Amino acid sequence: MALTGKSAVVTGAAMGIGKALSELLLENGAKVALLDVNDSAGQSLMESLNQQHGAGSALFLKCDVESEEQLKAAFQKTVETFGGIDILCNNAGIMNEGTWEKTVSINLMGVIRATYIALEYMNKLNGGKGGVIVMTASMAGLGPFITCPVYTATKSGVVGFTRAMAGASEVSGYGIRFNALCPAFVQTDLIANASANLGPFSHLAEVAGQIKEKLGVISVSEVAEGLMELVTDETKNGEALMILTKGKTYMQFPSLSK
Ligand SMILES: NC(=O)C1=CN([C@@H]2O[C@H](COP(=O)(O)OP(=O)(O)OC[C@H]3O[C@@H](n4cnc5c(N)ncnc54)[C@H](O)[C@@H]3O)[C@@H](O)[C@H]2O)C=CC1
Ligand SMILES: CCCCCC(=O)/C=C/[C@H]1[C@H](O)CC(=O)[C@@H]1CCCCCCC(=O)O
Repeated sequence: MALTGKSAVVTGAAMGIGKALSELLLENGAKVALLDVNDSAGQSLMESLNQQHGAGSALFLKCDVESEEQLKAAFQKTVETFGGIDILCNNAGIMNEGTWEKTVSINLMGVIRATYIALEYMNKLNGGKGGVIVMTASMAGLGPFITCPVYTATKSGVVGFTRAMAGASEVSGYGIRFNALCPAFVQTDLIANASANLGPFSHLAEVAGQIKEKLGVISVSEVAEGLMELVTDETKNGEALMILTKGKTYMQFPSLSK
């Protein structure tokens, strides 16, 4: 799938991994709607991206993935501006074991909310053109990150939702591929503040640091390269791509349906 002329929506786009995903999509010719709760970072990113890639190539929309109403308005504005949606990156996420309900609401419910709204525009059965939806899950979605049980639960849920939606789409004829990025630790603001957010597991902060030391820390651009592979390779559907310092691996899962 070539990206020239395609339209993408990225949630949590103002900083960190979402910013890198948005930059690489634009470099490859897509137009990008940047959805984020952070108004000032989102506005300034849009201005700088439009200077680099041409006026109107990036559109910032203030949007909280916890709000169905804000998501609906943002998707509608994207379609009005860019003429449709071909790619959705469900990237917004937090790690906070203290405010665990919010972690579930953003990381798992936010992904489901945005996906179902995107289907209204992308699903070929509704008159859409199809496309691809990629979630930023985590390696925590493949095996337990023992210092962050709720974060682990949300990311495991995202991997399961992605794989089940991929099968449902294939069997139903939605024309949409669903894949998940599963990076280990990535150098962003999120990991800098991590040990303050362990809630009832704050006594395990040192263990979290040890796991991080063992796995190493990758760059946001390595995650963005994984996204490009999952978006452009039309054979990829229902994949969970693990990204570590030592490279990328497609996960193998037991098959329940074939
Ligand atoms: N940093 C890491 O080590 C890893 C991060 N991830 C996942 O990558 C994703 C992005 O994380 P980072 O870039 O590290 O975080 P970050 O904190 O650097 O950026 C997250 C962005 O999401 C936005 N955001 C937060 N809540 C939101 C909401 N309710 N609605 C809309 N936007 C919201 C923030 O304003 C921010 O711009 C998350 O889903 C995270 O779980 C996965 C594996 C590793
Ligand atoms: C084994 C599982 C790897 C999980 C990678 C992952 O998803 C990382 C997530 C970060 C997240 O998005 C926000 C965070 O706070 C997580 C990192 C936690 C790092 C703790 C490091 C503590 C320390 O440096 O001392």
